[in-house]
Order: sequence, then C-alpha cells, then structure tokens
Amino acid sequence: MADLESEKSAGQPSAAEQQPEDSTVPEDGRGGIHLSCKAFRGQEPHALQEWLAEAGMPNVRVRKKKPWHYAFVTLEDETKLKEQELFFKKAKVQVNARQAAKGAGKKRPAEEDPNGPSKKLKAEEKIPVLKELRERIKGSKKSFDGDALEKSAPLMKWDYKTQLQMKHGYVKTAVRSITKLAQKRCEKLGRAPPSWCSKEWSLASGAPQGCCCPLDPPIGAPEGTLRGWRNKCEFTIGRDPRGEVEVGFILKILPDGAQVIGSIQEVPLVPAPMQRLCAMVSSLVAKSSFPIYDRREGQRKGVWRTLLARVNPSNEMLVMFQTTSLSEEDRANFVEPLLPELEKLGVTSVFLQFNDEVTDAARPTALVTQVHGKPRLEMPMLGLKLEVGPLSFFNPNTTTCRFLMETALAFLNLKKTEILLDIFCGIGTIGLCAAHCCEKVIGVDVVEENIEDARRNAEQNAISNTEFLAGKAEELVPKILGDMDPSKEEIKGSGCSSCIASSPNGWTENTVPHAGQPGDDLCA
Ligand SMILES: C[S@@+](CC[C@H](N)C(=O)[O-])C[C@H]1O[C@@H](n2cnc3c(N)ncnc32)[C@H](O)[C@@H]1O
Repeated sequence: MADLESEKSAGQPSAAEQQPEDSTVPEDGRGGIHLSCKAFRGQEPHALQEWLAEAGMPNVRVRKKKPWHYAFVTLEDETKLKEQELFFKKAKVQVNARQAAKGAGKKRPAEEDPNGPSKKLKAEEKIPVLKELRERIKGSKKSFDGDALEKSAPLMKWDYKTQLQMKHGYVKTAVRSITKLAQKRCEKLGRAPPSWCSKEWSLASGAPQGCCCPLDPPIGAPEGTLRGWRNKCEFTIGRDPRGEVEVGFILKILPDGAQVIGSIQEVPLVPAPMQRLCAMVSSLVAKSSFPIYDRREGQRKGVWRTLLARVNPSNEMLVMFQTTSLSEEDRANFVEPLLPELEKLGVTSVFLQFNDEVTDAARPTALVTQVHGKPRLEMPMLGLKLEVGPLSFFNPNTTTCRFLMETALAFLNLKKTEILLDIFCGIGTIGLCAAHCCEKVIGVDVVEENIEDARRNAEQNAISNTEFLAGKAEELVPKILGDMDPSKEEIKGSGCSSCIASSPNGWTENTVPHAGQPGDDLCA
C-alpha cells in the first residue's frame, strides 16, 4: 500500500479518460447502457459522471469521447437509470440498454494478455481503474473497517494473475499520461512534439492506444517469493481497536486525529524478521516510561511515533525509530533497553529521527542520528554491493528489482561509446548496474542523500565512469542535454544517447520532452 499511496502521478487522466482496456467496460460499448443526448456533445466523461452522481447514481463508469453526443455507462443497478426520465442541461437523454451506437468505439485488436486470461477478471467482480483504486485507498483512511492485510495490500483480494493484469492496465494509464504531458509541454514551447508522441508512432510500434511505446507485461514475482517480499516497511506505533499497544499499519484515522493501528502479524508482504521486530517493540513500548505520541487534536504529545525497518537477504536489519525530540539524557534512556533486544533480532543499525510535527511524514530537515551499529545496510544487486541508509530509495522488492534491472539493461542494449542518463537515479542502482556496458553514466536525483549514497556506492564498487548530480530533473536534464540551445550543451562527448527514467511521479512537463530527443533510446 505504501507504494500505491505514494504514487501521486502527474497529469493522471481521470477514470473516465482511461481507456477501456483498463476497466471492465467493453471496448465496443456492448454490455454498457447507451445514453444519447445532444447536450452531451463537447462534454468530458467526468461531467457526465458528476451529473449521474447528482441524479443518485454515484460510481458510474462512463465511456465517452468529447465530441460524442452519446456515452456508454456501466453501473451496478441499471434499473435506476432505465426507469428515470433524464435530462442533461435541460435536454432529454435517450436511454438504450445494451446497444452500442453505430460505429462507436471501433474495436481495437485485442492486446496480448501478459499472463493469459484470468477467469476472475471476467467474472462479476469489478476491477477498479487506477484513479478509483487511489480514491478508495484515500477514502478508506477515515472510514476503513477491514484489517491491516486488506488495508496494506488492496490488490490482494484478486488472484496474483489478475493483480498483474491490473498493474498492466495501471502502467498503460501512466504511460498515456506521460505521452500527453510531452505533447502538452511541446505545445507550450511552440515546438513539434517528439515523434514518439504521434499516433503513427504508436501504431507502427505496436504501442497501446495513446501510449508512446509498446509495453511489456509486468514482471511478476516467482512462486515462493510472494510472501515476506518487502525489504522496507514503515510501521506506526499506536493502539489497536481495543486500545492495546500495537506496532503495525494504520487502519483508520478518527475524527479527533487518533490513529487506529492494525497488527501486521498476518500480513504476508511483511517479512518474518520484521514481524518479530514489531512484536518485540510492541511489548517494549507497553512497558516503556516514554508514552506513545498522542495524535489527537489538543494533545499532540508523547514520544514513540513510527518504526522504519529495512532487511537484506542475509536477514540483517536496519531500523529507525521516529520520536519527538529527546534531550541527550532521554535519548540514552530511550535507546538503552532497546539495543539488546534489537541485536537478538539481527538488527545491525539503529537510527533515531526526531519529528515534532503533527504528521509522521518528517520534514527533509528532520534530525536523523545513528545510535548503534553500522551506518548502512548492504543490499546485493547484480554482483554489486549497494549500501542503503534509512532514508535512501531502494526498490522494496529485491527479487523483482533484479529482474527489472536485467530487463532495463537488455532494452537499453548499451554500447561502450554511449552515455546513459539515469533520471531519478535514487542511490544509483540502475546506472551502477549499467556502468560497465557504457562510456559514462550521469545520474540525477532531487534527494541529496541519494546522490551521496550513489557516489559512495560507485566508489565502493570501484566504478569510476559515473557522475551523480543532486537537483530537480526538470532543471538539470535540460541543462545536461543543452536543451533548447545546443551551443550551450554542458555535456558533449559522444552525446547522451540513452536515457532511463524510473519514476512516474517525477515525470513532469519539463522533464519529458527533454529526456527523449529524436533517435534516443528512452527506457522508462
Ligand atoms: C522510484 S525512485 C527510483 C530510484 C532508482 N532509479 C531505482 O530504480 O532504484 C524515484 C526517485 O526519483 C527521485 N525524484 C522524484 N522527483 C524528482 C525530481 N523532480 N527530480 C529528480 N529526482 C526526483 C526520488 O528522490 C527517488 O529517488
């Protein structure tokens, strides 16, 4: 869930804008209800969705293009729609059940299903599009009544094959959004969009509709790695629905600001060492003289807040406790009972982070101190030893990260004369894995600590052909590429011929058109 929650995508199209292959709405409209009305012309699908919600039909799926005077809608209780006399902007709406308008929504050839058709996907269960899923998760923060498993892994109720199909759809949505952003930015700049934005390109390359590149199916995790796969988790220290101390995931936030915490002991994505850690910390917190931070309005005091844990394949752990600020004496008293217990569980690094804000999302300037053990945790990746700190980015699934790196490198097919631009490089994982295949790697990331880690990782792995730059990609990438004026290019040499961009969140109007110049390899 942490992944989904943090995936705020720039320019995300609305649910209605998303293409039908992302949803259960049939491509040709059959099976949905056909509505027509002259006032629909020029309306975006969301306008119809809002109008239907006002007419007492929320959560209706609408498929419509702006010029159409008709739309296909899917809703749970169709009788409601058929029995009402409907008017849109005072114009009468015709309701034709289960009929597609002539020629509407021409069927595209079915795209290859990455994992074979999942019976469950075709069954009655409605698969949410990305926007709906995000809204569900957001809405559930206040009104959720399930357990930590449901909360932390909202896709878990579908079988794994279906989950992969859903992710395939969600990736398409993100890529469409990137394509649109690139076009928009070029329009703004008054220059022709890159050729990979065009319909012709997408058709010729076999890309899904509206996408700038063909999409491979998601790389699934192999059998046997579907449990305990997360190498990093963040837990909240608080109380469960019965008021007992719990270290786990937030189930819901009450109107007064209090958080209700659910146990992670049955949550399959949490690895066993972390489950043991949470159980141990729960019992220590229950006995501790330091109180839990009370998040309720008017209270907002206490000490224990959150626990971050990272684990490597050797089951060594790095942990960071977030507390409110502690004096030096309190810090010593806080840490002292923890250390022997943590060591028994294989914890090799202990950090404290002070946060006096209402929110647990600490400011980037929040003080982080190492109070025990090694400063970093070693994560192996494709023969390299990469060190991560408490705040560094590292792919949370070590197994699929390896597959992803191998696939990205195969795609890039780098030549020894090429420079690779690794946008959103994090601690340099991709660039460092690729460095031996190219002349040079230039990595860009906005988080200074990531860049420091990337440089250290290059040094420790004796890689000398890398340069890592801290700053916003949207500012640095145009500079690196010389942007609008080639005479101002700062980096020339053999030219920057390949680019990998690994954060849909970080794609911005500014970065995208610069990241791929005609003829470049762009791997996202
Ligand atoms: C999903 S991580 C990918 C890290 C790395 N490429 C990897 O695969 O391990 C995304 C990274 O993008 C960085 N980022 C987000 N927005 C950015 C921006 N506007 N400019 C530069 N970096 C950004 C974050 O700090 C984060 O390290």
